[in-house]
Amino acid sequence: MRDAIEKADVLIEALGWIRRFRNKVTVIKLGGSVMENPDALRHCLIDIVFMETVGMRPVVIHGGGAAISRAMAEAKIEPNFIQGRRYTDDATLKIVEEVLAGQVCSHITQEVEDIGGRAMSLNLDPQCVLFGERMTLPGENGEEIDLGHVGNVTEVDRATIENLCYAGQVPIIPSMCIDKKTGQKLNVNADTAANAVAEALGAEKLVFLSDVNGVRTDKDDPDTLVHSLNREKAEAMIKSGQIASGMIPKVEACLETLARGVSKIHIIDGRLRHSLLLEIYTNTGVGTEIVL
Ligand SMILES: Nc1ncnc2c1ncn2[C@@H]1O[C@H](COP(=O)(O)OP(=O)(O)O)[C@@H](O)[C@H]1O
Ligand SMILES: CC(=O)N[C@@H](CCC(=O)OP(=O)(O)O)C(=O)O
Repeated sequence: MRDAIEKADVLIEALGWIRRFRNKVTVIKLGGSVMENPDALRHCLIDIVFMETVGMRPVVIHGGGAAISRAMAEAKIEPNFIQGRRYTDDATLKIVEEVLAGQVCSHITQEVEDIGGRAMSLNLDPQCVLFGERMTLPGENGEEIDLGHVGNVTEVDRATIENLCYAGQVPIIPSMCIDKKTGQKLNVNADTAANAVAEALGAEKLVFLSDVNGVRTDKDDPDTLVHSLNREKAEAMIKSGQIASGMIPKVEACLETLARGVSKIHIIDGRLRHSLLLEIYTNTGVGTEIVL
């Protein structure tokens, strides 16, 4: 009896948070790294189904970088990353589409359904909600670095995503877009895609589920977690090399999105059980909060 009363107490404690986030959109980016761990992925999806059930509106954007690299190795193609982005030629794009819009998107959608939620995959065919254009990166001497079929999201089909949320479905979006002018499919860094969607939807929160507990001053030491990261500190850490690889586009995109109105952005460890619920339904929060 005592146990049951304690459980009811916990539910009541969450009531204030549930009310606060009711009907508010939270964009959740599922990183390829956390998806490498099936148990962690399942628990993240259970939390997402919980959120939807209590009236929040979760929208999922996923990557799958590790799975793409594995498929490339099988095809004997060497991955080439430039400033955290994958150089994408024709053969690589074919693999990216098969893995992201095909396997990963279907897998997540099916898992949500298996857990008892309702999900809709918004992969490129037949339903695409992300549109964009080819991008380049600035080189050290001001020259443009070509990335092949890599794009930036410039337009989001907000109505389709919101209609699904209102209908109680969780939209599952892979990090690819279509160039409306040319019809060309483009590979998009999943962190920048998540930021574009959060901004377009005016999301209350954007949460990155990764395989690290947040941004660290020593990337290999979890005890060096930075709880709150502002622009000045982030830029210094990128320059010094403390923030490296996939963390560079993640942090850069977060800073841009904050400047455009999404109020809360967090990078948390998707392998920590219920990290998503802890982030949303407790005062203390977990991981790194990015602030301006
Ligand atoms: N300063 C840092 N703090 C934490 N992780 C870092 C840092 N710099 C680089 N990383 C790397 O960034 C990775 C997370 O980014 P990424 O590979 O894009 O993962 P995800 O698939 O979750 O988006 C970590 O696994 C870590 O190796
Ligand atoms: C252009 C670019 O780099 N695209 C990424 C898309 C997937 C991704 O970002 O996945 P994670 O979130 O797991 O890193 C890639 O090809 O790996």
